[in-house]
This record gives sequence, C-alpha cells and structure tokens, in this order.
Amino acid sequence: MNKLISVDALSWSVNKHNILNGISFDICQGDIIGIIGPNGAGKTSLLKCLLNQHKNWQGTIKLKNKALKQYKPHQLAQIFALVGQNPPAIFDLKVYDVVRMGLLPYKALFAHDNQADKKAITQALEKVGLLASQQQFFNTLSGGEQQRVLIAKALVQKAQVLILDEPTNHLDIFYQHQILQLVKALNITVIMTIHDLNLAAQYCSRLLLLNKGHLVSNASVTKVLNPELLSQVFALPCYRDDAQPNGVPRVYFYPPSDDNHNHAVTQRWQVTGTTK
Ligand SMILES: Nc1ncnc2c1ncn2[C@@H]1O[C@H](COP(=O)(O)OP(=O)(O)OP(=O)(O)O)[C@@H](O)[C@H]1O
Repeated sequence: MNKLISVDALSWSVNKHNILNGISFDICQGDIIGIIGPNGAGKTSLLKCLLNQHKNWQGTIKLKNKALKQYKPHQLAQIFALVGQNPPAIFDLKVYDVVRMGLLPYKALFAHDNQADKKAITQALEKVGLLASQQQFFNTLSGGEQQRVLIAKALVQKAQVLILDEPTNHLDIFYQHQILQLVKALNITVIMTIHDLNLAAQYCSRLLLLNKGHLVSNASVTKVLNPELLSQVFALPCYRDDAQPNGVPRVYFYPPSDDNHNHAVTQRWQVTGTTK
C-alpha cells in the first residue's frame, strides 16, 4: 500500500509541558486509523499537528513524501477534511450551502457554481442520504444529520484524508454505527479519535493507543486491544471476549474494588492533573 503520511519523532509542548513525546508512525492510503487513549492522552493534539494547526511541533511529518510545513493552507485543505468534535453553530445556512463550502479550497466564495460543482454537491448529499433535506437549515438537523452534512462537505472537498475528532460524540447507538459505516464506505483514508474501543475495533483497520503523550501501541485491533495493556492505560480491570459473532474482539471494563480504584484514580490524577 502507498505510504501517505509519515510521522517521525513528533513532539509538541506548551509552556515546557510535554504533550506529545517522540511519536512515530506511518499511514497508508486507505487505512482507517483509530486513535484511542484516556482523556488528556494527546489524541486531539496529534490531529492538530497532522493538520499543521499547531505550529511549534518538533520532528518530521511528511505528506506524500513532502514535508508538511512546505504545504500552503489551501493545498492542505485539498488533502485533509476535518469533521470536529462538535458540529459548528451555523445558524443561517442551509444544508446545500454548508456542503457547498467544500468547494472553497478550489474557488472563490462568491464564484458561480458550474454544472460539475452542482453535480458534486448533489452526489455527496445523496451519498449521506440527505438530498431531500438540502433546503433545510443546518441548525435544525439532529446531531447525526449534522455530522453527515459535514461528511458530505468533505466529499465535495475531494479530500484524500478524512480527519474525525470523536465522530460519535453525542450520537445514539444507531447514528454511531450509521456514521462509521458511511465513513468506511467512502473508501478514503480516515484518521479518527474515538473513545469507544469496541466501535473502534469494529470499524478501524489499525489502532494507535496514546497514553500521557506517548504512542504506546500501533498495530492491528487484535494486538492493541490487549487486556493487560488496556488495564494499565485506563487504570481499570479489562477483560476481552474473542467469541463474538462478527469475529471482532470485544473488551469490557469493570469497576475495581474500592482500594484499587482509589489507587488508580490517584495515579491518573498525579499523571494528568485531572480525573476527568
Ligand atoms: N493549546 C493548549 N494549551 C495548553 N495545553 C493544551 C493545549 N492543547 C492541549 N493541551 C493539553 O494537552 C493535553 C492533551 O490534550 P488533548 O486534547 O490532545 O487530549 P485528548 O487525548 O484529545 O483528550 P480527550 O480525550 O479529553 O479529548 C491535555 O492535558 C490538555 O490540557
């Protein structure tokens, strides 16, 4: 498979506080990468470095064999599409107009749409099942529908890499699967942060496990969902069931006895400064 992104010894710190520490990994075209780990592990910070939104990171990030820092913002916008944690508050735009914003890396804001543009918008709306809602105001849609509109915008953007920060945030189980099925069916490279390890296992081709700013594991779902490793990282007893009908392992976490729990909470507090 073609190597699309190559990250070598990536570090990022704020006020001498190391947030990402010497992270290295490669992403190939077509990978669906799940970035997992506890709160504060550095998942979103890693995405922001990949998008070059943090400027002062150290190390090397190469995109298609060219240093990330050599890309101009509009060039990055033609490669990456970001669907953030919470859909933006867009009050006065209709669904069609939000999807149309995907054309902006290619044309001026008030330029007229040609037939090809209109077709691209219509096809993207069709793909996410929202063609009938194109004249509805974006802010009147449900959370799941808003996520689907933003994915349609990414399709119009002809993004080669779709970056999703907690795409299943606030969604019920039906929409969680619907969004991830949709993302998988796009057949493009996907990098997402995700807290639900079992959803990640179902939809990702590879997982990156972060803890305290370190890349603890970068491997297949079966290898990364190692109960001993997960117990250490999440400070909770973890069990794994491999006898699932879909063949994907499932992990479970259980509350420990009070003493262990207090110890684990203290450990997380000491390391991250938070128990969130
Ligand atoms: N701009 C910033 N300035 C200072 N500290 C920051 C900044 N961005 C992130 N951090 C800190 O870096 C650490 C990692 O944050 P990040 O948001 O990357 O974690 P995360 O793994 O995405 O967490 P969560 O699961 O809670 O979303 C946290 O301690 C956070 O407070």
